[in-house]
Amino acid sequence: MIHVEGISKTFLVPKRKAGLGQSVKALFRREYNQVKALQDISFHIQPGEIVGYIGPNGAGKSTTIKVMSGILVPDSGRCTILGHTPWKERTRYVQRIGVVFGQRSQLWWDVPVEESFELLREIYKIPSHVYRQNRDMLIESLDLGSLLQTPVRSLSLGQRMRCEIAASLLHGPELLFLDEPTIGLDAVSKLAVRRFIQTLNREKGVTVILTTHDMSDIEALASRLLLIGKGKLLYDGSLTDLRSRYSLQRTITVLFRERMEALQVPGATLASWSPDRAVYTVEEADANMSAIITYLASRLDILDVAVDAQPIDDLIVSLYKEYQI
Ligand SMILES: Nc1ncnc2c1ncn2[C@@H]1O[C@H](COP(=O)(O)OP(=O)(O)OP(=O)(O)O)[C@@H](O)[C@H]1O
Repeated sequence: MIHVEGISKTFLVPKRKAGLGQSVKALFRREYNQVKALQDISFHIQPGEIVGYIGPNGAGKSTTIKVMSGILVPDSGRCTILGHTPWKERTRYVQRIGVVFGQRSQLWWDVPVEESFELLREIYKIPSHVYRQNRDMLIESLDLGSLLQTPVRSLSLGQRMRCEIAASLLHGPELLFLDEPTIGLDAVSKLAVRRFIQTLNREKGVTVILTTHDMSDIEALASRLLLIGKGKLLYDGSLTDLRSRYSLQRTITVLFRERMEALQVPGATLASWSPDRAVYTVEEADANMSAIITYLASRLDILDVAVDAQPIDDLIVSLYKEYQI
């Protein structure tokens, strides 16, 4: 569905020097810094995938999304999406994609949500029956009923984001680009947005490319990760592979009826002990967890036990460290 081959993009940013004299000089002879936003990026994405596109600030994520959605033209490289070159066949191409930039709105600020939707219907020339069907489905699944008459400027961030997502899907695209769709949302709104994306992917088969700094978005949604750093693609693989690469450590927390002396367990390291709670760490990925738990259960009167893998944020920090980005 998506073939990106050797895409590069460099921005020229005017150098600014201090002082009036330098500013006047700059009017006649501009000097530029080169920012290599994308350097030889290649990847392929199959229909029905949800791919998380991650990387630190300034890595090149939004630039890639802009190239893939046809807003920016790269300096070199090829990009074929749904059989189109995004920046060459924009009019036909945009009928087949949806784009949400979490930090920018595609809705009309002073106009009620419903009228924004109508304007989009005109722009995309959506046939009436398709529009009605998609609109009704989106209003129901994103719970927009009570927001339709409200001007966009009066919506909360979470309400606006739900409307933005609906707006990007009114024409029924096969491919959805989401650039930081959960930025600034509270826990309830985040969960609602994530659940909707999952359903859309599962039930309608919509392919989703998602950029985010919230690793729990990635954990909840993406089976595949693309990592970009300083404009270069550094990792393309599954979250499971990433876990097996870095997440060797697991933590076992046990609550039990009082026992004063600490219990050592073969295969695990005792990290902390109190008369009714112990924390063990297990280093090896292939450690025999059931043997460890059985050992604990045979010697302690257990009330509760929890096994936790390393948090995903720690994994990503390890990944950024490895690639020095
Ligand atoms: N229009 C532009 N003009 C000049 N430089 C730009 C422009 N757009 C992006 N850049 C530069 O290109 C680089 C990549 O920017 P981009 O917005 O793609 O990063 P990002 O990974 O989306 O970052 P963030 O996570 O902070 O949103 C940055 O150094 C940025 O300053």
